[in-house]
This record gives sequence, C-alpha cells and structure tokens, in this order.
Amino acid sequence: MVKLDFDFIPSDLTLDHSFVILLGGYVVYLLVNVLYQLYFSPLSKIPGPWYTAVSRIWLTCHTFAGRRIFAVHNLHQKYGPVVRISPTEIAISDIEAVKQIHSQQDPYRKSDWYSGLTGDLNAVFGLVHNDTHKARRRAWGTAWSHTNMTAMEPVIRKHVYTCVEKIKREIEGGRRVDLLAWMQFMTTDIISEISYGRDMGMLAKEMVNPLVQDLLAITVVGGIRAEFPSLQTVQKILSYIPHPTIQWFVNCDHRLESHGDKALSDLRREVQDCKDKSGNPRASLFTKLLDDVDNPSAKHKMTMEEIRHEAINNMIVGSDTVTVTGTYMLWAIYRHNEVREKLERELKDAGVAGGEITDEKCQNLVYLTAVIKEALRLYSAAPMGLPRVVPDGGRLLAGYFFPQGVNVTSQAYTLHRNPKIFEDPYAFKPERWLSPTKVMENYMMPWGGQTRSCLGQHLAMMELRLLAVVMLTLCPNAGLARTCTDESMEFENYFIIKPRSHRCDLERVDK
Ligand code: HEM
Repeated sequence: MVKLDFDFIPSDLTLDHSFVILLGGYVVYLLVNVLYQLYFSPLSKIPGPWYTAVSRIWLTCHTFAGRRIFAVHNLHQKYGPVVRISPTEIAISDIEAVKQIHSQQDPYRKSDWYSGLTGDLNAVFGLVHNDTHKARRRAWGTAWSHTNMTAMEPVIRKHVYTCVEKIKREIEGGRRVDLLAWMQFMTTDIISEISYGRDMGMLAKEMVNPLVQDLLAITVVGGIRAEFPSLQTVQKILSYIPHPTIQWFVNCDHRLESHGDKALSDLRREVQDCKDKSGNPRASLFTKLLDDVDNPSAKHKMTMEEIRHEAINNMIVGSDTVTVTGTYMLWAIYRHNEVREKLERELKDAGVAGGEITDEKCQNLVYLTAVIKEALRLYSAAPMGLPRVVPDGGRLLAGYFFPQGVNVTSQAYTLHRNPKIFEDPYAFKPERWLSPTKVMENYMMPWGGQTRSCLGQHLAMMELRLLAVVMLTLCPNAGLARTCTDESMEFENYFIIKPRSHRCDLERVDK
C-alpha cells in the first residue's frame, strides 16, 4: 500500500496561510489560462478582443442585459466576419461558412446550449443529436406543409378576424390598445387550436391566462439555464424551498407539461370519438400522429411521450415568435406612410377587401409579400446566433481551422444588415424585394439554417399575411399612439427579440 507522506506541509500552517496558498494557486491557474487562451489555444488566431478570448463574462453580461445581438454585431463590425466572442465560441457572418455550418450534407449538430434552454423538454426544436432530430422531423411528416396549413386556414382566419374586430372596437371607442398583447392572445389561440383542436379562450376572455405567464416564465428560466448549465442542479435544489415566487418559477415546466397532458388526452378522445359531419376527425396537427401511435404499419411515428413533448413545444415556439414579428411588421407599416398607402392601394386594386379576406386572396400580392419579407429581414423573431458544434475531425471555415467540438454561431441580425448586400440596411424598404438579387436571397436567414429551419414557417407566413390585410382593411383608422416611440420599440433580446417597453400602443388616428 502506498504511504502518503505529508511531511512537506509545515505543522504551524494556519487557516490564513491555507487561504493565501489556495488564492495564489487560483491566480496562477487564471494566469496560465489567460496565456493559453491568448497564445496557445487553437482558437488564439481568431480575431477578437482579448477579454472575450480569456473569459465568458463579457458575453454573459450582454446576454443578461438583453443586448447580445448588438454586442456581437459591434464586434463583427470591428473585427470582421469571424470573431471570437468567448473562449469557446466563435461568431461567423461569412455567408459561405454559414451555409456550410447549416448544410444538409454535413450538418453541424446543435450545441448543448439548447439542452439548457429547453430543459427536460425532448421536442424537435431542442434535440441536439442529428439522428434523433432527423427521425423526429420524419415522424412529423407533412403536418406542417403548405397544403396542410391551407386546410387549417379557416381556423387561423377566424382568430385573426376576432382579434382585429376587438382591436377595432377599442380604437373606435377612443381607447389605446397594446398591439403586442393582442398578438399574444391571437397567436396563442391559433397554435392551441391547430395543435389541440381547441383554443385557449384568450381572445374571448381578453386577458392573459396562467398558461401564457408560464410560457413567458419558461423563456426566462430557459435563457438562464442555457447560459449557466450548472443552474439545472440549482433549480432542483430551489424546488425544495417553499417560497411562492421561487416555486412559481421553478415549476413552470411542470405546469406546462400538465396543461399539455390534459389538452392531449382531450384531443385523443376526440380523435377517437368525435368526428365532424362527414365522419372525419377534427383537423389538428396531431390527428395523424395520435392515430399512428397504435398503428403497426405506420413507418415513421412518435410515441405518446414524444407527442406530449411536441405539443408543449408548439405552444412555446409557435406563439411568441409570430407575436413579435407580427407586431413589428404592423409597427413598420404604420410608421411609414408611403408603405401603408402603397399597400392599401394594392389591396384596393386587387379587390381583396370585397367580401371575406382569405389567405388565397393575399398570397400573390406582390407588394404585401415584399413588406413581409422586409419585416422578416429586420424583425425576424429569433435573429441571434444559433450555436452549432464543429463535427469530428474539425473543419475549415472562412480560412480558419476549427477543431472538433468548438461552438460556432451565426446571427441573422448581422447577415440581414450587411451594407454590401442590403443598401441602407437599417431602413425599412419593402421595394428592395420587388426585384431582389440572388445574393440578397442567399443572405436571408429569418427561419434559421437549412437542416433545422423553422417547421412553422408556412403557418407564420399565413398569420402575417392575414394580419396585415385584415388589419388595414377592417381597422383603417388605427395608427401608432404617441407613447409608441422608436425608443420604446428598441429590441430587447433574450433568444427572441421584444420591444424594450414590452408593449406597442395603437390608437385612433384620423387620416
Ligand atoms: C415569424 C415567426 C417565426 C420565426 C421568425 C421563426 C424562426 C425560427 C428560427 C430562426 C428557427 C431556428 C432555430 C434554431 O436553429 O435554433 C426556428 C425553428 C423552429 N420553429 Fe420557428 N419561427 C417562427 C414561427 C414558428 C411557428 C408559428 C412555429 C409553430 C409551432 C414554429 C416552430 C418551429 C420549430 C418546431 C422549430 C425547430 C425546427 C427544427 O429544429 O427542426 N416557428 N424558427
């Protein structure tokens, strides 16, 4: 047996001495780490300031302040298309490299940052392994296709109309309305009805229900967990503290799960029992998936547990996103009189306003399409970097070699504001999309990268089209309230963006 000899430790060593020795050791460790990161790490040649190379503090502070997209954008402007934003993370805005990272042929997997963001939720958005993700997308099949969304259009249209009619009632009554809140009611009712076959009654009750508060809480909790993965353990410890506010935050995941469970079991019963007059089950994204659970001949399918996770995930990613982009789109239209007038003229010339407005009538409107595209360029809901991991063997990207395991991330915010591609990049100019170049199209990434691109984009586009047209047609006197300023609409960025004031006020403005 080896005998441990501690004779080298002086017997008169006091607690004070031990502390000094420990502190000294830690300082030496920090110094060695700083020297390693600056001069010897394989990433030391990547441009960037010294403080991002040696510590994550800079990135974490900007992330918590809700200013990450701006901070990273500023570094790109100073250091170019490849910049080190933390000791282990590189931001890239070189378009060839971005396409390589998200290509179908050699997909870089999502980083573990997503596991923190989504916690125990095991749904398509947060799956980090490529094979698991591929199988899940296959199982979704054509549920999110344009054709399937067209079949759901009457449900979507019904909610858009209800929302706009209620906004009109308030505005005509001389009251100020918060567009952001109404968008939240509308998008939550839509995603709920097309997922579970039943809306949340938010537009009917005209108030935020506890589920929406949980959805908002989960984005905060998820954001903190993504930045500090070790906090997952802290969250477990906190769950034993019987303080009501702590309990409310800590348990938001569980409340969402139990809501999803109840809604799904209701839906399953309906799929089995309730049919419409022609004997077909009520249309929902999950009808086929639920039908396939016990069908041995269905090749690509999900387990009941996987369906449960997807159902909850839909509520999280399918409401806030359209809320934000829809709000900014209308804000931009109201802010630019010439855009509003051109759009109104197009609707009049196309005769869209006569009779009920359907998505079919809106789909081919050229100027409307350009307005939405410009809104997606400047106000896509998730414009921050989407972290990916360099695959085994490492890869050459934008002239630099990246070892395997390094996190690379590219933000649409910067790609969409490249002045070499988009003239006057900060200005809202839908005209640029009337005859776009191939390069402009190539730089657009509002729905994320190829392999993990947004499943809900057909739904989102339909909501945005209907929203713009129904709002301009039914509520012609709406405009921005004086309280809605450029400052109040500045972005706050926690994975998705939001107006800093958390509202966007409209009121009656007679033209
Ligand atoms: C204007 C509205 C929307 C925008 C701008 C948007 C944007 C995005 C972006 C950028 C991603 C990629 C995220 C990443 O790589 O980490 C994404 C993924 C996703 N989005 Fe959306 N989204 C919108 C609406 C929706 C809606 C309405 C749904 C419906 C539930 C949805 C469902 C999803 C899903 C499931 C994914 C994950 C896809 C995968 O990983 O395979 N999104 N979205």
